[in-house]
Amino acid sequence: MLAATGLRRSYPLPRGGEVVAVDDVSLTLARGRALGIVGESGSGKTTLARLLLAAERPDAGAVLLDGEPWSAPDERARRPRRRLVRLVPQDPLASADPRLAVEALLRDSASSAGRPARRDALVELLAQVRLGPEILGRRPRTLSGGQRQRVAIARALAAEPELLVCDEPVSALDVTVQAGILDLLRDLQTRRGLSLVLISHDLAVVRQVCDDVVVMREGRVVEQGPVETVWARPAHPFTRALLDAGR
Ligand SMILES: Nc1ncnc2c1ncn2[C@@H]1O[C@H](COP(=O)(O)OP(=O)(O)OP(=O)(O)O)[C@@H](O)[C@H]1O
Repeated sequence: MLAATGLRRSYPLPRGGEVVAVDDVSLTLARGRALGIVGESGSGKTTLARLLLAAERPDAGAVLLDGEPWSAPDERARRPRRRLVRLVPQDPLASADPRLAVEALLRDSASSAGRPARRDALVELLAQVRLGPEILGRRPRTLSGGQRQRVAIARALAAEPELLVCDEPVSALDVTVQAGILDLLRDLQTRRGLSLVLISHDLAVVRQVCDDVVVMREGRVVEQGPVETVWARPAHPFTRALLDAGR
């Protein structure tokens, strides 16, 4: 479904020079599979996600979505397929208008993708993320962290995307709430045939949801493969250190 080859993205530093956030990264994601991107803070995970979402343009390399150029310079060529891909950002709902209730947030997301936004469809959507209909009338700020993350996932799903990218979906949540969100993501992915990219600094989190993993360090991929193989037999010393830190 998604193929990236030789992606590079650098940013200028204020006093000259540049930081290479993503450096020669190649990866593939098959339809209906879940790919984890793991690495420490500053390793380039969010930048890579933005490149995969075509929210940012690479300096070099390309992303193909269903075999077609996705990170193309021509925005018009991309627009018809933009709704197929949705992001659940690191700080969900932070940019949402605080006056809006959950119902309006879900409705806006659905209608922006030309999807039906009847109340019963929204109630059904909330049920999919294991929330009751009473949440529709609530404002995000009055919800718990776990409820907000579920609403953020529902908001992305309202557009009926084929690919969901989740940036650190559980890092702000305590462990028991984390387990519920990860289980939900896995369930949505298998039941809806959703393709998923999950970004985390924690390989144990990725392992609960993903089939494959890409390990990043300083913008580069140091290791990639089936998550169980990487977990059981990490080939790179950095992956071993990452594993030890999480255990
Ligand atoms: N818009 C930007 N302008 C300048 N530098 C940036 C920008 N975005 C990212 N960077 C730099 O690129 C590098 C990679 O950042 P990125 O946010 O992709 O890492 P990350 O692995 O997602 O980190 P974290 O887990 O802390 O979110 C960092 O050195 C960061 O400072």
